[in-house]
Amino acid sequence: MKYITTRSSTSEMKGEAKGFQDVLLTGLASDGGLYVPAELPQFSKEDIRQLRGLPYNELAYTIIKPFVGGEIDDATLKQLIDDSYSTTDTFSHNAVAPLHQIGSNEWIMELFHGPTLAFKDFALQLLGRLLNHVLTERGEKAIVLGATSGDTGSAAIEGCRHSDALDIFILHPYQRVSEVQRRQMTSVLADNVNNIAVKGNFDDCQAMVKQSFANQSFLPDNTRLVAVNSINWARIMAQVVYYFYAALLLGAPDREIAFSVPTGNFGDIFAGYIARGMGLPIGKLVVATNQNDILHRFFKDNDYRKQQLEHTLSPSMDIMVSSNFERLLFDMLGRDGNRLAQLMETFQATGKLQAPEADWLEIKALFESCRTDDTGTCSTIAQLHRETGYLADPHTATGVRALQELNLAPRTPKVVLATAHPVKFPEAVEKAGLQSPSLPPHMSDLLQREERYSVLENDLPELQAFIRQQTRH
Ligand SMILES: Cc1ncc(COP(=O)(O)O)c(C=O)c1O
Ligand SMILES: N[C@@H](CCOP(=O)(O)O)C(=O)O
Repeated sequence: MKYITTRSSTSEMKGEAKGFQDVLLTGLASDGGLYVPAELPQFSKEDIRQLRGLPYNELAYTIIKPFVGGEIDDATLKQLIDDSYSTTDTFSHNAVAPLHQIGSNEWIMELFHGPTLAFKDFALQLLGRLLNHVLTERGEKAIVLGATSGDTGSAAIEGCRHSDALDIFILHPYQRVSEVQRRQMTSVLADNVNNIAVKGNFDDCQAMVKQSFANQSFLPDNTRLVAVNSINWARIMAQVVYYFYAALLLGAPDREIAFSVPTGNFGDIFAGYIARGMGLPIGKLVVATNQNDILHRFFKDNDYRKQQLEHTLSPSMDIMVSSNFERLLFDMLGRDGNRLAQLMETFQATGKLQAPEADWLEIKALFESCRTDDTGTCSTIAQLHRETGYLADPHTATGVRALQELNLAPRTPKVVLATAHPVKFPEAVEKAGLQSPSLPPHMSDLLQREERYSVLENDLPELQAFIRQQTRH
């Protein structure tokens, strides 16, 4: 398995191609692009049929193995995957990603039974273990750097906190994540964990992370910088698995399935797009956004234009510019890195981007989109609860709302990805007129735990000086 970057031209790709470990142990490619597989592993209908009935960990091993391309021996990879999706130590539900029926042909896939109660655990439990394994084998250490709008941060810390090979720095927007989200990060007092509240928004945090990958001269010599955001391909790879898991339960490969995905950085839904590219019969992918609707505007009107960030009741999706959208654009432009680089330069300079009409129409055939504001989010939480007794978190509610508003084929099973547990967002639940559930036993004292974090200005040199000072390596 070889990986290429979204910004290199076809002829350069061959020289630039990297293996799994190189891609795992980095963030952005040196040309500023993102890594993607040169070719996707393919699963025929018969291959997919053979996957029916597999427990989550075994399915994960089958799907993930080809992406690793033999760069980790099979037994070790299997063990790392088994540990990541263990139902005794890691996930609290025996099915790992259970389906819950909410309508005659509508389902919710609960992705919040991991240690930090959001879908991020699916990728970050594995990523932490992969990093620890590969670095330990090489006798290397690394600095992990990530930006979070609330959920990636705690999941990354949880995945990396026990690794001696890693020092982790997580940037979150100051006072813009929920109290539960903040405390899940800041109450981890391990020596290798550094939380930074940046006086800015998530996009400011993400921009500083990307600038740090693009120019690493601030780091001490021979220091490796690794991404835990979904710019790291291994994040996407791990998230592909649950699309297979849900689809198999609902009749794949003999039936098409549609997925409605609460979307911010476009990583989760991009994993669905990859699953489809591997042969999974996905009929539609629904991009569900909150008021930060740049992606909805793209799929509706080919109008991808930066607008002022709005703070919403679904704060994890308060994102202006979605990192993984570049990966989709790359495919949309026929995997022509030069064309993509030009388009991204235009976007950088003008804050807007328009895809060539024919390419846009083609990609639009697969995606639908829907924007939900805070009022719609709350009324959806309330309505779903009234009609089915199910309590959805505000992000999940945007996915449910999208299914209600769009006219998808009635006979196609539709799955909404429940990306977080409602206990993380009491404000939205209460505004919907409902009572927030209590914290699960392993977090019951969260609101009393000691916290540790630093508040920094939105200033790259200040951040980089802080990282240099705090790193243990
Ligand atoms: C709870 C929740 N839902 C949805 C999203 C959006 O997912 P993505 O950024 O992969 O589009 C996020 C953040 O990424 C999240 O934390
Ligand atoms: N919603 C995310 C934002 C970061 O997205 P990522 O998937 O690229 O890590 C968060 O909760 O931090």
